[in-house]
Amino acid sequence: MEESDSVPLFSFGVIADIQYADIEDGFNFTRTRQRFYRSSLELLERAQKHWSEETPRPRFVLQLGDLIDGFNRIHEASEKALDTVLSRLSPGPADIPVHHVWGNHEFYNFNRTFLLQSRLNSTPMSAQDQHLLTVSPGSDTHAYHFSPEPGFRFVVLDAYDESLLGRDECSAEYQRALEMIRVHNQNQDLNCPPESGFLQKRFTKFNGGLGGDQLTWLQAVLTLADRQQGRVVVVSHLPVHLGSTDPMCLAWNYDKVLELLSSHSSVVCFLAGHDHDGGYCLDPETGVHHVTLEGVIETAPESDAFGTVYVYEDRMVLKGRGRVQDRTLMFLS
Ligand SMILES: Nc1ncnc2c1ncn2[C@@H]1O[C@H](COP(=O)(O)OP(=O)(O)O)[C@@H](O)[C@H]1O
Repeated sequence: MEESDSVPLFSFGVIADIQYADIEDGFNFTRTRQRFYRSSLELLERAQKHWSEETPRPRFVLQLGDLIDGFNRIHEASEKALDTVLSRLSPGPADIPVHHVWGNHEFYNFNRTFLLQSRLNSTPMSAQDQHLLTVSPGSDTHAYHFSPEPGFRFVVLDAYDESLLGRDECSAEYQRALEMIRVHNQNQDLNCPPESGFLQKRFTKFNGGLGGDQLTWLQAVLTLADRQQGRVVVVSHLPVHLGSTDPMCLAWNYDKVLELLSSHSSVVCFLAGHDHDGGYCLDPETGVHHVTLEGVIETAPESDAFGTVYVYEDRMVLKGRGRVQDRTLMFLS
């Protein structure tokens, strides 16, 4: 426990963009940041050790996406790398439960069918929380909600629901996503952002958005939480507020998501990964804290990149390690 004046209701761990691969260190696309593919595993081990030794232990960990790097696919090492990372993140049945968010690197390694059947599908199976649990029965969207404590709800979003990634090229979903990206990006290589327009940069193949069904479902979940006067933390691989990220990392339909969040008083925080530099802003209009967590993959081996969030009646306190900054996130309503 980090605060001497009061006891938190509960706590949870946060970590983003581990992107493990058993390969030599490299760089990001623009060669401005080093990527530490092997030692990301050691950083994860240190995070896990820290959480497992905390008293009381965090109730759960939010893994904010990109657990293993796309390079594993080229080396035909995707499943091995996934096993390696999961063995460090959840070594045994008595471990802290992990909620997995799906990022672009999940789709470089696996398709949706595989992911849904894998340990990266963290949709709760318990009888509790069944109402509106997922977008629709049989949906392949990895979005759900859970309540770790009365009055608090976490909503895990699937930011690649509408994307070129993870969808079969023949599918209607793929064609719809292609039409959408083509309006804004005429480059032959769709990973290359469009040159015109600051905000247009988000229309790349490595991003995506929330489909109509997921938005309708999110609206219903948040309406219920408003009625129950609960507090909601929304979790996604892609950030949705320009104040918390480079525009190149925003979700395609970030504006629709923000508009939806702004009409629900229950939302207190939006947690994301993807932008490895991290970021933070308090939306002045809604009082929602937007936190983008610094990525493990671009963190030097001697440093760290994870945190524990302590939740109180009136605030959440992020205690960051290494590159992750400490933040007090007051609930403004
Ligand atoms: N500016 C760019 N132009 C062309 N391709 C890019 C650009 N930025 C990234 N990519 C490609 O997009 C894919 C995802 O980029 P990557 O940096 O690995 O994503 P992340 O930031 O999620 O780790 C990679 O194949 C990368 O080479």
